[in-house]
Amino acid sequence: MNEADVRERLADVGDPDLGDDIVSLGLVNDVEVDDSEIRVSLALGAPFSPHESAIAEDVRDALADTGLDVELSASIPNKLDADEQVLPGVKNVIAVASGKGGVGKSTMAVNIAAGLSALGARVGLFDADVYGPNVPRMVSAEERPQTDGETIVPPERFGVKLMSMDFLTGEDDPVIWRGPMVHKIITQLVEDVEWGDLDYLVMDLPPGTGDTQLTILQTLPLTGAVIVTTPQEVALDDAVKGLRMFGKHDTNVLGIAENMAGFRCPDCGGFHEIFGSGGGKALAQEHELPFLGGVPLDPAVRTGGDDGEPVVLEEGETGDAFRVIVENVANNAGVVRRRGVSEGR
Ligand SMILES: Nc1ncnc2c1ncn2[C@@H]1O[C@H](COP(=O)(O)OP(=O)(O)OP(=O)(O)O)[C@@H](O)[C@H]1O
Repeated sequence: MNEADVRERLADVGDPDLGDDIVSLGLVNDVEVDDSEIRVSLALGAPFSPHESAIAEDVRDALADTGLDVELSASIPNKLDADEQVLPGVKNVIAVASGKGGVGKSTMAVNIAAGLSALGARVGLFDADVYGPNVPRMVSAEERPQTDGETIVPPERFGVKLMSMDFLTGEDDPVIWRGPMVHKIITQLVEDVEWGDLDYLVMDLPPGTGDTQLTILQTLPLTGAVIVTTPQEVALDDAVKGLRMFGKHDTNVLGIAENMAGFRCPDCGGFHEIFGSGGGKALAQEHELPFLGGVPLDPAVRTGGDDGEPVVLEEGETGDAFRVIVENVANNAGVVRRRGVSEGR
């Protein structure tokens, strides 16, 4: 068994999204073979995503009958040097955005972060929602991050490192959120917070398409954005504005998630589509974007957001709905990363 034999076998492993085999796509970096072991380094970028886990499993299967141990590693080298990178320890930055307020963007961000962590990933949640910060509510006053003026250690919940703009400005400060101020704080949050090594940093953006969002798009290397909408016409119209903003900045959209998509009545057991149905899916189709899934109206979502744990960590229909979205987000982040490699970006 030599390197060429290994590559020949790996040419039978298909990529579930990109429609070709992993060798042709350039997703096999290094192959080393010695007497006891085969070491393969794969260009996979979305740790713990189901599709990339499946690719790794298929690689193991393809080499299973060689009688040698198989050691896999996965990385996509950054083209920039470490000191040129904005967040060198962070593999993927995922922004969660909505065109208008109140559609459940923060809820989605928290559940995506907790869900990715439950899959096994190292995750941070950065609450940049200056108008309705949610992270401070998840952390008791004593747990607020201490800063010695230089570095800030983020507190943790559900295995997720948490940071909020609010932690820096103080709850009582009537901060005027203008461009330069926002830029300064975002830079500080990125440079001074000890995120450590993260597979995913989920950013809860403020609703809308204003200065803060633009600053973030310009400052941070995003893998992609998740757009949250409810099925109502007005929310969908605003979601389109969000799409346009990301389009202008060449930011990948990982897909559209629909919130408050129907209500399972606990009394009658029926399913009521209070805000209409299918709007998010239709919007995704119209713009040729992935539909990530829909989450119903469920009082457990709100109580989970207030003091309990995110519903994605619980059994049941609504938890399942969030888990589908989490898996689709991770899979689609993987598509963006692997496509980048195979297209030489
Ligand atoms: N699927 C749901 N079922 C029940 N309640 C929900 C659901 N999604 C969100 N909520 C509740 O609706 C309220 C608004 O949600 P959230 O804060 O996530 O919205 P948002 O879009 O981030 O709003 P904003 O950024 O404008 O503050 C919260 O009280 C939240 O708990």
